[in-house]
Amino acid sequence: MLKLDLHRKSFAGHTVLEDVHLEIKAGDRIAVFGPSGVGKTTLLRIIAGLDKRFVGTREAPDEIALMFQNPTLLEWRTTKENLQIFHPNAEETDIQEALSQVGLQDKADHFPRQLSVGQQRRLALARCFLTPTPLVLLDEPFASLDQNLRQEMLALTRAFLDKTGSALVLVTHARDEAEALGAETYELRNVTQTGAEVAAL
Ligand SMILES: Nc1ncnc2c1ncn2[C@@H]1O[C@H](COP(=O)(O)OP(=O)(O)OP(=O)(O)O)[C@@H](O)[C@H]1O
Repeated sequence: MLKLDLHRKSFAGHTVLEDVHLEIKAGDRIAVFGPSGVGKTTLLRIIAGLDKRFVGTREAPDEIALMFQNPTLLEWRTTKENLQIFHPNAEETDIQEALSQVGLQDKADHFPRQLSVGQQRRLALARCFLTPTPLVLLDEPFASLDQNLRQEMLALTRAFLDKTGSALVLVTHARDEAEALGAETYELRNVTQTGAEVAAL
């Protein structure tokens, strides 16, 4: 489903990633760890197809859902519109179900600024999963959340993944998140002064 053979990724002549090989089958879940600056977000952007400037090959599904640490909601759109814009073909019942699943059924007409931080995060999660995609990429979506909200978001993410059967690539610094989502762990580590590789732990 996803096959990445990345020989080299450089920024302005500086190599960030080298010899990263990933193969992910339908429904697989992996969590990518590694020190700050090692290239985790860069790798995720390449997997997503957002960055095509690398040496190597990539086979990936056309439909990929992405979620970053920042919820990136449209401030001038309501909760419901934030879902509709990204999922124009979604049925009304699917939208209502997604809102209910994240506890926002009464907030459909609120704007993001009228939502709590937790509600904004839950809306971003609902948006990520509303139309099932074969692959979901999450870049530290639970970082900087308090413990209760983090646990709540993890449980919701797991429920969405179980429901949609999407494969997952999660970038994180927290081992318990991989465990909570049933994800196999991979370490992205520096192998030379300039490169990094992915190795199964
Ligand atoms: N657009 C860019 N232009 C130049 N250098 C970049 C660019 N994006 C990332 N880098 C560099 O590539 C390296 C890897 O960055 P990346 O954000 O992928 O690391 P990361 O492992 O996700 O870090 P963190 O855990 O801190 O989020 C860093 O040295 C960064 O400065």
